[in-house]
Amino acid sequence: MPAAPTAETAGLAPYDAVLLSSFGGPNGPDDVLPFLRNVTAGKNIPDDRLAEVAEHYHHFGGRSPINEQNLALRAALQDELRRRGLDVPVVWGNRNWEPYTSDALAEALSGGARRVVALVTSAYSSYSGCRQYRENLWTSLDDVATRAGAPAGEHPLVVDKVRSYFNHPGFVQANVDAVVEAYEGVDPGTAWPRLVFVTHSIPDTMEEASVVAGASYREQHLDVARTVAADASRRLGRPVEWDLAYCSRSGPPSQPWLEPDVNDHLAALSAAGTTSVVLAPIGFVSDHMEVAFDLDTEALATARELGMSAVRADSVGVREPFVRGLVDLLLERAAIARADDAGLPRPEQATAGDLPPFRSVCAPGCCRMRAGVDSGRPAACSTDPWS
Ligand SMILES: CC1=C(CCC(=O)O)c2cc3nc(cc4[nH]c(cc5[nH]c(cc1n2)c(C)c5CCC(=O)O)c(CCC(=O)O)c4C)C(CCC(=O)O)=C3C
Ligand SMILES: [Fe+2]
Repeated sequence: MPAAPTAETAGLAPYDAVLLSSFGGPNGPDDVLPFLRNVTAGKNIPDDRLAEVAEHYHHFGGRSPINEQNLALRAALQDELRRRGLDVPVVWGNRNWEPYTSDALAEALSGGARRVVALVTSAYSSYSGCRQYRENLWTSLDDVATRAGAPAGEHPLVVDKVRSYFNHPGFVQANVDAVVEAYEGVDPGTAWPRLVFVTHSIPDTMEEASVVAGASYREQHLDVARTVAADASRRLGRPVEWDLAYCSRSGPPSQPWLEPDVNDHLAALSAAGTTSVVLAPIGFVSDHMEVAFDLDTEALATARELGMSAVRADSVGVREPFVRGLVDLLLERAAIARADDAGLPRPEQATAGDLPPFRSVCAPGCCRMRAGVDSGRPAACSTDPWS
């Protein structure tokens, strides 16, 4: 009898392609409005907020850095896979702009793939970071079926997704490295900085619906923040005091979103005597527009007006521990798929912090936009009845 495949010999089987699944962003001024319409379709975003966000993009020539960053991440993933002898294609597709998810899946299909493992460029679990991507995967699979001349529901590919990886050691390690480097880059003579972690705000209703494994979107961030601050303090040999703040709120003013806003928080810290901060964007995996505008343009200007010293830590980008961690997660997902297919126990899953590993196959109703309200939109990568 041949020996059962081990994690090393089985590689990424049963997967024959990797999908890097991201948000998307405009490549030039003409893309800005149609991109924003895609993002906000069916959402309650006021026109003046949209005009303001369009200005953020035009301030950078109508081009978001996110697409180049995803191309760099795809290349880094492909290199790390090859380095480990894993010869599978990595295709890249977005929810809101070209190349779309359906283009990437069609590319994988025409390359011979039948079972794809998806990696989402969002580390945390919430409607925005999980289910909305899975809904997009479902409609993209419908689209690929239709293009192949089949009924929409007859998907020619199966897509599985890597778990939310905010508490994977690779993501956490890359954030610790970035924070330590930021502290080391602070001008000598400046007061010891307070560490302000920053993430994307979401509506309170989305936060309430985001609870997975006992932890909401906010609590997932607090878990990462605690671990990163503790490890960074150890490396720096000096305690670091920290907070969690939010950026990029939209929606009507009457709708509550997670607070404090990073600008308000800097003002409150300044009033309480803080003169120096490091801003660590743990909510984002690359320095895309939310970082380039909301932090580097707006929050750093706020700090200047307050007379505070402020340094921004890098997001994880293509840092080595992060990329290595993503490939570990792909291998983990493949080992889970093999165990599930064979009816065998699943392998151990590495974590950092106090929370358990999040689910590799989402439970019905997880990460809705609002608790108890079913959108009626099917989502891939779950045990929901349609999949
Ligand atoms: C949690 C979260 C992440 C992190 C997880 C992840 O990375 O997915 C994220 C990422 C991003 N958000 C981005 C851009 C935008 N987000 C918007 C609107 C919204 N974001 C929300 C949440 C999040 N967003 C929410 C609840 C809304 C309200 C409308 C809705 O419920 O969807 C709008 C509309 C205008 C506005 O109101 O700001 C834009 C233009 C870009 C691209 C940046 C670039 O181009 O470089 C990226 C990576
Ligand atoms: Fe957003």
